[in-house]
This record gives sequence, C-alpha cells and structure tokens, in this order.
Amino acid sequence: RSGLRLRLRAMALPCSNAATATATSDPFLYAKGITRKGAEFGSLAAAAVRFPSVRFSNPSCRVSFRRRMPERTFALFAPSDMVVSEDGLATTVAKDSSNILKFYKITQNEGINEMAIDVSRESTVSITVVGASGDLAKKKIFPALFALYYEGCLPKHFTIYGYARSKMTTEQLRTTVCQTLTCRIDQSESCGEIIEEFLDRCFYHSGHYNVEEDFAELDKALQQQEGGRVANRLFYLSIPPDVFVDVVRCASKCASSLKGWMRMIVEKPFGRDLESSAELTRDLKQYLSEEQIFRIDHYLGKELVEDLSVLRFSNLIFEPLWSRQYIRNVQILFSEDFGTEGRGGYFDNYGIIRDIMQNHLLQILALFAMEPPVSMNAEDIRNEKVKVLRSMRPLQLEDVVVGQYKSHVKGGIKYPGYTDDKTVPSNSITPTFAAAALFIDNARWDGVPFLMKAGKALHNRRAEVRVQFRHVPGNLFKRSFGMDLDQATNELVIRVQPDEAIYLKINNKVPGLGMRLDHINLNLLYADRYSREIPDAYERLLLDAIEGERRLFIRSDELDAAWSIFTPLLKALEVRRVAPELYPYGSRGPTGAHYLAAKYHVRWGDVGSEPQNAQA
Ligand SMILES: NC(=O)C1=CN([C@@H]2O[C@H](COP(=O)(O)OP(=O)(O)OC[C@H]3O[C@@H](n4cnc5c(N)ncnc54)[C@H](OP(=O)(O)O)[C@@H]3O)[C@@H](O)[C@H]2O)C=CC1
Ligand SMILES: O=C1O[C@H](COP(=O)(O)O)[C@@H](O)[C@H](O)[C@H]1O
Repeated sequence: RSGLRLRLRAMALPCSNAATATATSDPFLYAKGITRKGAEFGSLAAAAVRFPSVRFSNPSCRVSFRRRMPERTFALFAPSDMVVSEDGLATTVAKDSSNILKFYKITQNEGINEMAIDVSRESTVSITVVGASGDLAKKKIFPALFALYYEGCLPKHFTIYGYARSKMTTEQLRTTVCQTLTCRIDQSESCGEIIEEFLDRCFYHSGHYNVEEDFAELDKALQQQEGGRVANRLFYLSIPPDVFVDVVRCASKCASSLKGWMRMIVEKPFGRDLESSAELTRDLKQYLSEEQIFRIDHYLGKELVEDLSVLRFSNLIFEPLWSRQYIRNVQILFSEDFGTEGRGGYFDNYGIIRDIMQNHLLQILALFAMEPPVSMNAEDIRNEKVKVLRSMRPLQLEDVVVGQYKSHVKGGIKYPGYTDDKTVPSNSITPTFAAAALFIDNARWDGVPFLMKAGKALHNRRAEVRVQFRHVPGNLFKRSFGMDLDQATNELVIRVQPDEAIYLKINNKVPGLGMRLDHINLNLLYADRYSREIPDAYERLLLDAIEGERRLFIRSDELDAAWSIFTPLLKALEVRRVAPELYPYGSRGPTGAHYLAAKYHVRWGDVGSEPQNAQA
C-alpha cells in the first residue's frame, strides 16, 4: 500500500538557521523555517501539500512545490520523493547530488521519529557565465539571473562570475550588466537597491577558453567568494561551439568543485549533424557525466510549451481527440520579422533547419505527440520524447521547401537581403526559410502530416502550434458553409509568442431568426486572464539547472534521435546544392510552401483571416 507518492522539493536553501520539521495532523511533512526574507514557510508548505489536486487514492499524483508556491520568498532545490502510506507513515530521502541528504520518517502518532535535515547553510552556488562578453549573456543570461534573484529564487549564498577573453574589470561588467536589468515584476519595491545587491555578487575574470591555468585562476577567485562553504558550481557555456570542449576540459580539470556538484549548461548548436553531434557528446563525456550536462533548448522553457502537457493531460476533452482519428494535421510555425542581422557569420554555417527546426520546433512536436508519460519526472518524459522521435520518418528532400530572403524596398526603406550581410558569402545558398512535412509512424499518428515552417525576415514574429481537426462527418450544417469545409473545421491554436494565447476555433450560430453560422474563437488570451508577467524561458531553465531538474533539458539519446530525422535531408541539400527559393524581406515566404502543404491536402493555418478575437 504505497498510497500517495508525493514529489517533494525539500525546502532547505532559504532557511536562515536550523529548520525544524514536525508532522501535522495530515501525514505530511510540515517543515518550518525562516526564509531569506524573514517569512515563516511552514504554513505554506502545509498549504502546498494540501493542494486540492492531491488525492490519497491516486498513487501517481505528484506535486511540484515550486510551481505552486504563492510566495516569492522561496528558493527550492533538491528534488526528493516522499512516499506517504495510508496508515500515515511517510518517508522521504532527498536524492541530491550536492552532498545534502534529507531523511524523514513521519508517523501520524509519533510525528517525525527520524530526521536529518541539512539546511545547507554552509553551501553555496557559484554560477560562471562563460562567454560573458557576448550577446546571449547580456541579452538573456544576466537578466534572467537577476530576475531569479529578484524573485528570491537564488540560494542565500551565491556568486556570479563572468568569464571571457575580453579584458574587462568587474566594475565594467557590472556597468554593462546593469544596463540590461529591469525591475519588471514589482515597480513599487526599491528596485535600485536590489540591483545593487545583485551586482555586488557579480564578478569578472578574464581568461582564455583553452588555457587550464586561466581556469585554475578562476577556481581561486571562486574559492575566495565561496568562503569555505560546500561549493556547487554551475557553468553556462555561452560561447561558440568550437570552444565547448576546451572549456569543459579546463573547467572540469581546474575549476570543478571538490565537495559540491558541478553542472554545465551547454548552448546549441549541438553539432551540425548526427555524426558531429555524437562526437561532441563523446568529447563532453570524457570530462562530464550525462547528469552533469544540461543541453539547453530555450523553447522548452517557454510558458506555453510547458503548458502543452498540462493542456493535454489534465483536460479530459483533449486527450481522447489527440490522435489520427480526429486530428487531420498539426502545424508548428515560427517566424521572425527580422533577418540574421549581426549573426550572419554563425547562421551561414547552420541555416534555419538546424537553427530552429531540428531543435525548437522538433522539441515542441515531441512534447505534443508523445504518449502519456508514467509521471512528470524528467526521465519519464524524456523516455516518451525519445520514443516518438524514434518513430519518425527521416525527412525526404521532396517533403521540404527551402527559401532565402532577398532585399526589398518598402515605404522608401530598403531592407537588406541575406547575402547583403558582409559576413555571409555572396553566393550562399543557406536557407533562411524552410517548410517541411514530417510523419510519425506509430499507431497514434500514422498518416497525419506534421507540418513545420520556420523563417527569418518574414512579415511577422510569431511561434505557434496549430491543430486542425477532421471535418465533422455527415455535417448537418454543410450547406451553411458552402464549399469551404476547411474554413469550418475546428482548429486549436497554441500561440507560444507573442501575446501568449490558447484558442479554439468553433462554429456557432449567429443569434437571430435565421440559421447563419459563424466561425469564432474560444479564446484564452494570457494577458487578459493572468496579471502576472510570464517569466523569460531562461529564468525557468537556469533555476531548473540550479535545482538539478533535468525535465526541460535534452538528453543525449533525444539529440541522436532528433539528428537522425534531419541529417539525411541536410546532407542531400548540401550534396545537391539545392538553390533556395528567394522571397522578399518582410513577405510571407516562398510560394513553394503552399504547394508542399497542398500535396498533403493542408492549408497553412497562419495564412488568411484570423477571427477578430484571436488577436491580442
Ligand atoms: N545570441 C542568441 O540569441 C543565441 C545564441 N545561442 C548560442 O549561445 C552561444 C553564445 O551566443 P552569443 O552570445 O550570441 O555568441 P557570441 O558570438 O556573442 O560569442 C560569445 C562570446 O564568445 C567569445 N567568442 C566569439 N567568437 C569566438 C571564437 N571564434 N572563438 C572563441 N571565442 C569566441 C566572445 O568573447 P571573448 O572574445 O570576450 O572571449 C564572445 O563575446 C552560441 O553557442 C550561440 O549559438 C543560442 C540561442 C540564441
Ligand atoms: O535559438 C534561436 O532562437 C532565436 C529565437 O528565439 P526567441 O525566443 O526570440 O523566439 C532565433 O532568433 C535564433 O536565430 C536562434 O538561434
């Protein structure tokens, strides 16, 4: 009788001194302590475990505390499993790789009869942003770290180091970082002070990426800040891929933590094809275990991408429809209204298929199409994603259309073509646009086209998933729709960005004496429903990496499966030197995409009129 299996994230980091724990009248852990900002967290813990979705009779029910905490004073870490049996016996052992072991045995009558809580007041997290002088570090990583600090999500003791070759002082780094920070969450607080506090924890160390001595120096600097505490170290590799392995070698040899954990967030691109990706994985694994590698795909950290599983698995109405029986096609769309400006040098070596499709869009597809996982644990989810990816057919050249933007004059402004970029060869055939039809050869999705479209320098910036359902059989209202049944079929749209929304296109009778039908949207526009600002994807992912939560990071077998789908196509495009169809900057992309969709009797959902209430 295992009863309720409750996933508990131990609440240790924010405690000031010792935490105490007692059993409440419910057979749950009632941990009590003082948060960093002085709030007592015991009652909140109890409230969280009493969350109404928790039912004793449901053994697979899981609660992740962090997501449910209403307060922003919590910094949680170290996932642990808590097993509560119906007779009130609860045991939990924290499975944490950071030398922190928590063990509770709780009975309803006796309370806690055995317990060891390391409140880890002597541990610290050092975060080193490697490539701190770069675009991503400034644009995303430092602002995300600040947002986490602002939300009280970083541990009590932490240090942030910027590392790069550029010569810069700590003061200069702070000045640069400061310009990117905003107090977007709560303007009423004394934001300036919090920024100052945060900047005081930021330092800079200049060094080469392949020089072990430079990392040994970094190690000394880190140790000085860590002040003898158990040191956990997170490295964020925000650098071009050709220096990944050098950094991993130097950092793991000369700047790894002796007692705490060491984790590395690795940015894409993870290779250019199946072989180079496997080689990179092999090289990284000379120095790191798979558990230490956090391959980031920031689309997995986007709110609506996370919501896909909630939508599907917590609503009875969707899951039964989620198959070839009711779904005609699925479209995963990405567009940007700007070109590769400033990143042409990188982009030309990769192209849109590697830059967006093989990772971001395929990850969305995998989450969308996977079978229900055993639980929401990282390995259970990633196992299902791998299964669905391995069921996919490798892409064929005839199922792909590629394009490249050319210059265009609009309103007296000349927008540059891709090859006008000085860092791009003038004869480049690198695609900046691609459309593809993919298929999953399994029982659920047999024959359903999954269409992807991704492009730069298009008419708008948008990312969305569109699910087009089948026509209603023997539709009584067919005559009201005229010939265009497609217009009348239900479509579920999950708009990832901008203006996050979920809406469902349905048919409705126009009020009145006649029988006129209207296609309208049941619309959940996030900005209308939720006042809280949506966190940036990098915030969620950084916090997960600090907590050791791997659910939103890519495992190496997932990566292999993803490359297996795209590598044959990428090779064919290169070997045959397939010329991209040119499209004007700011347009809707090449017309070839429409022919590709038509081949599978599909109409792109983003083309044509959107009912009014779908707009933000
Ligand atoms: N920028 C973005 O929007 C996104 C970036 N990424 C990925 O994140 C990583 C970082 O991106 P981003 O910040 O744009 O990259 P940058 O080109 O800005 O490079 C980051 C830093 O790396 C160093 N660097 C640049 N080129 C080289 C080189 N050839 N050899 C050694 N060091 C070099 C530079 O620091 P210094 O000279 O001071 O050492 C630079 O400031 C990349 O892997 C990129 O693919 C992923 C998603 C989005
Ligand atoms: O990974 C990448 O993503 C960005 C788009 O990210 P978004 O969060 O702004 O949608 C893209 O511009 C870039 O080319 C690519 O490398």
